[in-house]
Amino acid sequence: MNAPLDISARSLTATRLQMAGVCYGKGGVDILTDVTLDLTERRIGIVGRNGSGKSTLVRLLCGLIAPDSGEVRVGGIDCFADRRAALRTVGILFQNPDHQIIFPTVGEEVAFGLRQMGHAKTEARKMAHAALEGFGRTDWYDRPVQTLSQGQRHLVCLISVLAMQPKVIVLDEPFSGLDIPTTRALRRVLDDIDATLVHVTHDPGSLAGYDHVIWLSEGRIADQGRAEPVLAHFLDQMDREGDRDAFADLSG
Ligand SMILES: Nc1ncnc2c1ncn2[C@@H]1O[C@H](COP(=O)(O)OP(=O)(O)OP(=O)(O)O)[C@@H](O)[C@H]1O
Repeated sequence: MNAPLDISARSLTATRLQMAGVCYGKGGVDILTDVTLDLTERRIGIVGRNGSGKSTLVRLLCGLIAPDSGEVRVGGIDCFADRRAALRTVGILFQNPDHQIIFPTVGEEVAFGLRQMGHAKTEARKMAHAALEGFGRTDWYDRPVQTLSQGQRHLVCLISVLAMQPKVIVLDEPFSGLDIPTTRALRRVLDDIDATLVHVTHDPGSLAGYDHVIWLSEGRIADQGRAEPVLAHFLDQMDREGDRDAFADLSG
């Protein structure tokens, strides 16, 4: 049996996130326009109104979609073009675990990404066991996923991502629908991870202490930089927009 996954053992190296002149649209509608960033910070937040392009931006980073123009690199890798390298480089945790989980049992789910990375079946199973052991949940290995609660399924997704030890973990509103203790437990795990975190959220408070925040507005970067001033600027603008007709000016 492998040793339990030690998520804190790797060296604290930042991974460079780059986007240069990125544009992306669908059905003739511009979703992201001329997005450029070059970051080596380790805790990065993304805020913006509904439909501003946050999920699209992180899907581009993960290589799940390709830009119409411009370039995207994570740790120097084009994650869309090189899927095998992408699995080692970046993992994503979606808001809804049911959009992520595809296997009937927890063990199969956790082993799947490891198989995709090229690990042999037996090795992937051992590694999946070790990953579950790291969270004291070896009893979940054969458990049908459908018997777990939403928060527990979230944890399965997180364990699956961590098992692959990516350099960058993208969190797309990972705490919505979770109770306070589950949120705190997941936060504690994420706070201790030696990986770059990119965290999309509607809760600016959850980005306290982050190194860098990007504010997206209508598919463009409205502001970015240190968390405190960018969040203050964003909240000030949200207060003003909240006093207007908030539905009418939603993107999309
Ligand atoms: N596959 C698609 N086809 C057409 N339009 C799309 C598609 N995906 C996203 N969009 C549009 O792109 C815009 C940005 O969507 P995106 O999901 O990136 O926004 P978001 O900032 O993550 O929003 P939210 O905070 O509501 O989750 C929206 O106007 C949306 O309607």
